[in-house]
Amino acid sequence: MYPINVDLRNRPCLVIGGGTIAERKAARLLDEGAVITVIAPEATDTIKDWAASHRLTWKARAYEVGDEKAYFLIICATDDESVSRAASQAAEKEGKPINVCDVPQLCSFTLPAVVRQGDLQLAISTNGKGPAFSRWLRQRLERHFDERYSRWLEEVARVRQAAREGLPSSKDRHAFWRTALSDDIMDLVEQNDIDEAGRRLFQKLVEFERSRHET
Ligand SMILES: C[C@@]1(CC(=O)O)c2cc3[nH]c(cc4nc(cc5[nH]c(cc(n2)[C@H]1CCC(=O)O)[C@@](C)(CC(=O)O)[C@@H]5CCC(=O)O)C(CC(=O)O)=C4CCC(=O)O)c(CCC(=O)O)c3CC(=O)O
Ligand SMILES: NC(=O)C1=CN([C@@H]2O[C@H](COP(=O)(O)OP(=O)(O)OC[C@H]3O[C@@H](n4cnc5c(N)ncnc54)[C@H](O)[C@@H]3O)[C@@H](O)[C@H]2O)C=CC1
Repeated sequence: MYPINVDLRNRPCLVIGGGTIAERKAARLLDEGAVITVIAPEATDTIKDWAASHRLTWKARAYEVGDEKAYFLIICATDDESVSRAASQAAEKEGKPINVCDVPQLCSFTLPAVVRQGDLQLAISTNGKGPAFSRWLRQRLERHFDERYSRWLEEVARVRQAAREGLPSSKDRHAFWRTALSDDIMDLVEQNDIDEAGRRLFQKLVEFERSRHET
């Protein structure tokens, strides 16, 4: 399985099915800013609310082969296996990525468990072997990678910008970053002293730049 990060903002995505699982998948697509259409004869109250408030479009009918053509990505979550097979076949034929919830053989992509903390994301897969273990890992990692790490990422981004300006050679920037995130700095992050960790990282950059100017 080849993990990628897809930008779904304003991209049309299709959810086939309107039950609780479809609702969960639609919620995740909404978080990503996708433009969502749900096709299903029946829908949960939440999906109906989202449709009423124009957060997504609900077409109250059964899936038909060809529906997938207008969409960038398809998620299928019905209780009818013949629908899953038809949608999977049609999507493959159209070259569209499809996830059929809980039927890995019919998926061209599967969904990882995701830890999200600001711009930091950790995606977990077990290659389909144990999704409950993915869920457990997500909960465990969520406890560790709390907002200390998203704040730290902002510091890293700031120093990275400064490194781009101060170190014109990409070889130098690589050399700097290879040693920049040292244990003493990352220990400070763990201890929630983000400001001091940021100062030390910036200081390291200044020293590195100086050493480059001297050589
Ligand atoms: C292959 C994959 C395809 C896909 O759906 O994308 C798939 C397949 C299947 N899931 C099944 C069941 C369960 N799935 C979960 C939970 C999650 N499942 C997710 C992903 C994936 N599930 C993909 C692989 C991910 C990987 O590689 O690890 C997560 C990570 C993401 C998400 O769904 O958004 C989300 C956790 C999110 C979170 O909490 O963060 C739980 C636990 C629970 O809900 O508490 C159970 C019950 C326990 C159990 O049965 O194991 C079954 C059997 C169905 C049956 O027997 O009826 C199959 C089918 C099969 O394995 O054949
Ligand atoms: N609910 C759960 O926790 C779990 C569910 N599953 C499986 O995931 C699938 C979906 O589960 P739920 O959302 O709970 O099911 P559900 O029974 O709540 O919803 C099924 C949805 O599929 C729609 N549907 C039926 N035929 C359709 C068609 N021809 N075209 C479009 N939509 C159609 C229905 O209108 C309904 O909205 C099922 O196969 C279920 O066995 C698997 C693991 C856990």
